[in-house]
Amino acid sequence: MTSQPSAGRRRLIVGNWKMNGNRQGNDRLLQEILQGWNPLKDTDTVICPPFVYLQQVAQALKSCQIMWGAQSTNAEQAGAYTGEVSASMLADMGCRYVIVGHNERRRLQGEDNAQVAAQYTAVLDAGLIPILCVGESSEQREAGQALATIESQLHAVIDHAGLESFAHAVVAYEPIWAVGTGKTATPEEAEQVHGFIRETFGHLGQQLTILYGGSVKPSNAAELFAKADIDGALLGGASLNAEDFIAVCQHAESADK
Ligand SMILES: O=C(CO)COP(=O)(O)O
Repeated sequence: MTSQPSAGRRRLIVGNWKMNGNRQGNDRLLQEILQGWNPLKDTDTVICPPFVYLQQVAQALKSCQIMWGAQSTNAEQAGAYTGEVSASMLADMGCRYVIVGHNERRRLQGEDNAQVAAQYTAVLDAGLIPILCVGESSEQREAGQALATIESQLHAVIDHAGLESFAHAVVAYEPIWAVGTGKTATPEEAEQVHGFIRETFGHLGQQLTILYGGSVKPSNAAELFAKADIDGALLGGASLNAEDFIAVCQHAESADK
């Protein structure tokens, strides 16, 4: 049964391929997704491959409703930044979404709140939609610091870009302890944080799309998406398998809110 999305919000599923894939494998995965695809009415879908495969993915998805995005960007527009890609370059390629502040970049590339805020602004300035990732570590959760951590990650961006900028942005809650571990936050744990994030945005909160990420798969998607404040998912592993990706997208579409 399809119900109306909460507060008129569309649902959104974003597949983050991370540093996976090769030309032949991508072709196969994209073909399988397109062959098994059923058009969705209330759910938007995005695939974020590594930079080098953006063109390949863009070409494959040209005449279908799945959009594509990037996994990161540099905050600068152009210049002597070897190995980096700017948001204006992504816009030039026809990109729509850019993930910023993913916990793997915060932890492994040392990106701090200030850099994430600058990237977020660069994405908006390029006319693209940032997907801002926030989330706590297991140590922070155990110390009762989960919400405080998320609040400071959000405020770093709100203070830099302004609350109203979130009318054109997506927030993704990814508890670090649930990413790639097979351990999912319970729907209740996730919903509590999503509700907190929504409240942080005051009058904008009800319009904001908030995704959950961390070991989402077909077997747990329906119960997560049934929660009023969970508008969809940021998928890692499940986006690398056509059957799983399609199934999670279908769960979002038919979520009973
Ligand atoms: O990090 C994630 C998506 O950005 C989640 O990854 P997994 O779904 O593999 O846990």
